[in-house]
Amino acid sequence: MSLTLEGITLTYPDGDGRLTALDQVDLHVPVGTTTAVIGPSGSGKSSLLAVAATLVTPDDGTVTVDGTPTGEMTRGELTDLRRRRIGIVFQQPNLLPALTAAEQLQVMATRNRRKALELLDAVGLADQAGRRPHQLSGGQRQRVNIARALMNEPAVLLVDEPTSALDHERGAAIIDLITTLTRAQRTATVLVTHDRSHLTAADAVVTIHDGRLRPA
Ligand SMILES: Nc1ncnc2c1ncn2[C@@H]1O[C@H](COP(=O)(O)OP(=O)(O)OP(=O)(O)O)[C@@H](O)[C@H]1O
Repeated sequence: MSLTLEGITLTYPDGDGRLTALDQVDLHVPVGTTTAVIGPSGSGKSSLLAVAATLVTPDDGTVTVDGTPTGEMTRGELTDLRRRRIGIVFQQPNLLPALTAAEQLQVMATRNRRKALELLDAVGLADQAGRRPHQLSGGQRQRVNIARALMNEPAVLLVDEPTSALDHERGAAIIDLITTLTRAQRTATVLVTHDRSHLTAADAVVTIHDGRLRPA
């Protein structure tokens, strides 16, 4: 259950020309490991996650999820792959205000309460399952967000700046949680972060500048 990007180039229209957001990017994330990606604003981090999530088709290169190359897949097959094999954690938790923590997880394709409670336990919220978002702290909401992304037992977990709304201590706890769950759930995790102090928790660190990836 690994993630491999090979020779990924992505350009966007830019006036009369094209802007190269990703330039021949190669990245291999083995099962059960977390790769942190660090880079300045505009360097291509969000583009990298969007391509890895198969939400954006690159101009060139191959994304392989769980051993399956995605380049030849139809839109329907890609939607199915995303739903079943890819978990995404955005910066802001985007929880539905009316639902309890357990119900946020059960909204996922698997309407499985036992699994939801297991995952809430894994993120340290076993006793908060009946609470709605406004009854949770910012850190607790992000934990629900992470648990929700794991509901379908994804092969790949893509995490975009998960600590941007949290103080340092809560941010560090969230990063530890992500790397622990990555090992336990055997996902291949890509973690985009601005905070260099988080990098010690990752198994590998790469930097991105102007769309080019380098080992840190
Ligand atoms: N939809 C788009 N159309 C045109 N250009 C885009 C588009 N999305 C991103 N870009 C450009 O591609 C480059 C990479 O952007 P990207 O959002 O991937 O960087 P980032 O590292 O995630 O930045 P940030 O940390 O600010 O979110 C930037 O120059 C950006 O302006």
